[in-house]
Amino acid sequence: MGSLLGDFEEELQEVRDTFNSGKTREISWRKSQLQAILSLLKERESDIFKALNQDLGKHHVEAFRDEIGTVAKSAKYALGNLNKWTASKKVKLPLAAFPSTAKLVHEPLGVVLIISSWNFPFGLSFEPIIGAIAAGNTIILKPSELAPACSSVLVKTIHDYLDKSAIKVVEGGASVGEKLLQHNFDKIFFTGGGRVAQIVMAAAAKNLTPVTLELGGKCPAVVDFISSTWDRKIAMKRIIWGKFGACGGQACIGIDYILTQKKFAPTLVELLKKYIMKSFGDNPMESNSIAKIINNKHFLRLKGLLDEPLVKSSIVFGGSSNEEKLFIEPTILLDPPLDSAIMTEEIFGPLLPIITLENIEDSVAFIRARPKPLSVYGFTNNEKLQKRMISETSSGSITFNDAIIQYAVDTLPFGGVGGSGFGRYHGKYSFENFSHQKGVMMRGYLIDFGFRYPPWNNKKLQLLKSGLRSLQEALLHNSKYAQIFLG
Ligand SMILES: NC(=O)C1=CN([C@@H]2O[C@H](COP(=O)(O)OP(=O)(O)OC[C@H]3O[C@@H](n4cnc5c(N)ncnc54)[C@H](O)[C@@H]3O)[C@@H](O)[C@H]2O)C=CC1
Ligand SMILES: CCCCCC(=O)O
Repeated sequence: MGSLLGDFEEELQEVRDTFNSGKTREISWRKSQLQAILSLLKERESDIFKALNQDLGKHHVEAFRDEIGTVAKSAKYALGNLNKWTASKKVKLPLAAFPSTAKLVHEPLGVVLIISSWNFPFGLSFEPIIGAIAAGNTIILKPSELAPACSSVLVKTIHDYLDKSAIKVVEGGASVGEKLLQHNFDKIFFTGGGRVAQIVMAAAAKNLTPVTLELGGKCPAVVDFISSTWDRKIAMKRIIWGKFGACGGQACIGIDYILTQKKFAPTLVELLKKYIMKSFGDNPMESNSIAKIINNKHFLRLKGLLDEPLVKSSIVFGGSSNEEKLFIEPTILLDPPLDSAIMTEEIFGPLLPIITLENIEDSVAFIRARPKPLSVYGFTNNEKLQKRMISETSSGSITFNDAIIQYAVDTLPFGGVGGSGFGRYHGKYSFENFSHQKGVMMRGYLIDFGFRYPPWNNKKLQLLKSGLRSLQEALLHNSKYAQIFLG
């Protein structure tokens, strides 16, 4: 069997050489690349719109909202904060280190592999690229083969606008991904599903390569009608957006299912129907406002979820589909069996199960009993319930009275926990994700403590025990030194 290492050897060597040249450590280089991303997004907007429509049927307004606009926001945020992020930071020191100074510096990790997904092909490629560039790394990007038009535009535009000696795009699917994983990277940033994440981690283990896994899961939305001091109209629009509005429900932080009080379920169904019709009209397939299913395999997978007998009978709205157009209309289900695939597997499509509970507080136990989701949502103003959801459930993030919007907040970390992944990015978290935080300590020779060295005796033990205390007293009487240690 031929060596896999022959594949991409040249590309890897070039980006490794570029990193070793030190060019990407220059702040001016990093800023130039972030500016280039902004130019790319602006000047190739129509190409991006066309590719997202071709692969996913995304309307260009949705494409701008979720991908171009969001990425531009992130690139501008990184540009605006890069000097602050990269500046070294003095740190306070314990008495035992007297006299010293110390600081924290961020250094780039080196050559980074980014493997991204198909549902937000530009957003999920450029968000980590922005972090990797901001931190001074060189990059190999492998976008998903399931969005081929987007993958092609990524190759062309990144090689046209960014420094090709430092950032390269390699197209392909599993076989290309596995060949890339044979190489030694300084960081692997993976967005995708758990099965492939295990392959990535196994490959990374061979070189002890640090990995970030951005995975998925079943994100619940607790809809509490009892405390309905919230605006029902706004809440319904946000729930519908959270389920159907981002890539047609094919979003890792999209609402997967709803938990609500049993007695309010009929009200909730009617409200959801009303606002689905307001959002997508009488014939959503013709609305040009909801993305199509990515391919026939996922279309049949979603149809399979609906075709389970007791699931089919739980459909209370929607359920129709068009295989030729890869379209499934927004569908609501009421209490499908909890052991059915639609309630045990990540749906990743426009199907919305509503699970009813006698008491909304039971939603906490329901969520806790399942794998940790990427996001939890709570449409409630019941503070006690909010506190319990925050403290008694675990998820990548938790958002009250909205959905998905947390993705656009640069000051909050984005990432999973448990089965939904580990590592976090966005904003400064992206910079830190692709940096090594190095401690730098400068010692002096003014004072040395003999009791730190052998030969050992009990006197040294006493000094170790009391010496630092007496030093502290001495220092506290001398404000110049105390200032160093006590800040
Ligand atoms: N946390 C997040 O930000 C996101 C998570 N996801 C999750 O990703 C999943 C769906 O995305 P998919 O792209 O279908 O996932 P996937 O895991 O099938 O593919 C992800 C990437 O891995 C590559 N790949 C596939 N097999 C590989 C192998 N053997 N070796 C190396 N690379 C390989 C693919 O080409 C693609 O680029 C869902 O579970 C979803 O929740 C999707 C988008 C965002
Ligand atoms: C617009 C938000 C996209 C987040 C990535 C995802 O949910 O797959």
